[in-house]
Amino acid sequence: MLSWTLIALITISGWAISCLITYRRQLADVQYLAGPRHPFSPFTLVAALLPTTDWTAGLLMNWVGRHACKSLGLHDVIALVPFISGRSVLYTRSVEVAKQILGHKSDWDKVAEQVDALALFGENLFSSYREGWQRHRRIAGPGFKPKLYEQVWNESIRTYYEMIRTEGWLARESYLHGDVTAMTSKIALYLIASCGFGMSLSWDKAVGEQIKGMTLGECFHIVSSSIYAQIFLPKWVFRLPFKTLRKIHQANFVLESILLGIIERRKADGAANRKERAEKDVFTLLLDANEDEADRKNALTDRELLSDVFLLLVAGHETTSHALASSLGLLACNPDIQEKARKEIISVVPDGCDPTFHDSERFLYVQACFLEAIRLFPSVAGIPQRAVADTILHISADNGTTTDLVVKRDQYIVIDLFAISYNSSYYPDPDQYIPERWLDPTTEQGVNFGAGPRICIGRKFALSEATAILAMIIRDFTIEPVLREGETLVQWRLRCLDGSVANSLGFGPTAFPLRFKKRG
Ligand code: HEM
Repeated sequence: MLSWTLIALITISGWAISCLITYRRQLADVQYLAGPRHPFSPFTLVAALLPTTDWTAGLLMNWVGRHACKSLGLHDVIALVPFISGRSVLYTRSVEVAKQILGHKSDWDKVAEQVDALALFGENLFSSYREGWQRHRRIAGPGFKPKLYEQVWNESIRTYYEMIRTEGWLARESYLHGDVTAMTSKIALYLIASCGFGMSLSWDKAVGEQIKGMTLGECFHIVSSSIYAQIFLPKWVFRLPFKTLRKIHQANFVLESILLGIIERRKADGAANRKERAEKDVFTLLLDANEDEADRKNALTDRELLSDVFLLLVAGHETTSHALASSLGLLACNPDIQEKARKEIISVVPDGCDPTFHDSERFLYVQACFLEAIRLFPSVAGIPQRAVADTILHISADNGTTTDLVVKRDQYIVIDLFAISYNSSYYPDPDQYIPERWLDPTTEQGVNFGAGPRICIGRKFALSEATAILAMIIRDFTIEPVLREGETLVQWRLRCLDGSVANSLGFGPTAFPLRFKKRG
């Protein structure tokens, strides 16, 4: 009779041999490209739960390795091949490769994990594969027009005044904000709720009603920080009697109730009323386009509308709030750049009046400050894609030669927005905050807002909001970091920005304080 030890030994050997065979096959599939060899694929729960080390991806692998990319391989595509569990993943630091993938006639589509992450309420504009995506974009597209960006600009200025008045910024010489990320999160939520969904807001009130004691802002916070758990764990887990799990379940429920409330109120408004309104928010235009859809079969169902409302709120909030916080942090530790931006603002509106939307095109330097902050801290860390057919990528080696990489169907690749942003071939002195580079028309524009047909629909929304908010703050206040005894500005940046980041639905520095000193 076989002993238990022998059975265990045979089982372990069988498993080890199967891991080895899979590992060798995956290495061959990626043509032995250089790159990390980890026990687990980054697209597994265990990899998301473990910290980032030389052996485990964690959630910050690409951030930690943003400078290492070049030294890892001769090519602008590297391969992470797991030797215990999960699929191999390619990573690229090349804009050219990114464009081949995101381009119009590409053999690539979204990956299931990313689609599931934002499909809490079903398919939507972001969380849809190529086939289902077009109708969402056709119906949401008309909402994003120059009229909207003007509304975003005006609302941003109104929100700014509400904020400084309610919080008493002007009542003292300098106002200390304990957590700038909380402030920008509130600004972004107010802007998307107001311009996206026509909710009239005041700074001292929560966005939308409270249900079961939770506000929309709190629901977003819980949903965003639990997103990886929600991707990888089955739904029933969140019904188990554990406080944290129940809270996530409740946040989803409350979020759904709030969003349904928005839709029902707007539908009750009636199409005629909606069409007469002078100021149209994104959602009004989306409902109009849905009702005008020639082929009713293609119109969005109520469930799909709910999912698109959720998506627009999340996408409009998570990205811009992080980018605004990074911009303010970087401006605080670069007083010369702040001064240059202030001079531009004064030259555009010398009489101290509030800048109008028509002035916005002249705030090139302020806008560059924002774009450079997104380069250093991309709000979206990467764009994962899956090959839907066997295909070829033209990749380059460091010595300038190009070669064809044969990619098999189902292979994952991540367009690594950190590696691209810190790629010194595109951006010399990549660690430095140099807004001037965005004034040079030859600067690589990058893909921080995506590219191709699925490029970010909210890019101009974000730019309008950020330019208005930054212009107002820089005009009225000097932004200063709260330094520790003997700390330099460079050390402050390393401690509060580069050294303290989080990656959930959006990426960026975590809570940090800033001082806003009233200008004379
Ligand atoms: C700093 C601000 C922003 C950044 C960096 C950003 C970045 C991106 C990126 C990289 C994508 C492509 C993702 C992919 O292909 O997987 C994307 C798509 C998208 N973004 Fe943004 N975004 C920003 C602001 C906004 C805002 C303000 C909104 C809404 C008001 C928005 C709505 C969307 C939507 C709906 C999509 C999906 C588009 C589609 O698939 O057709 N984004 N964004």
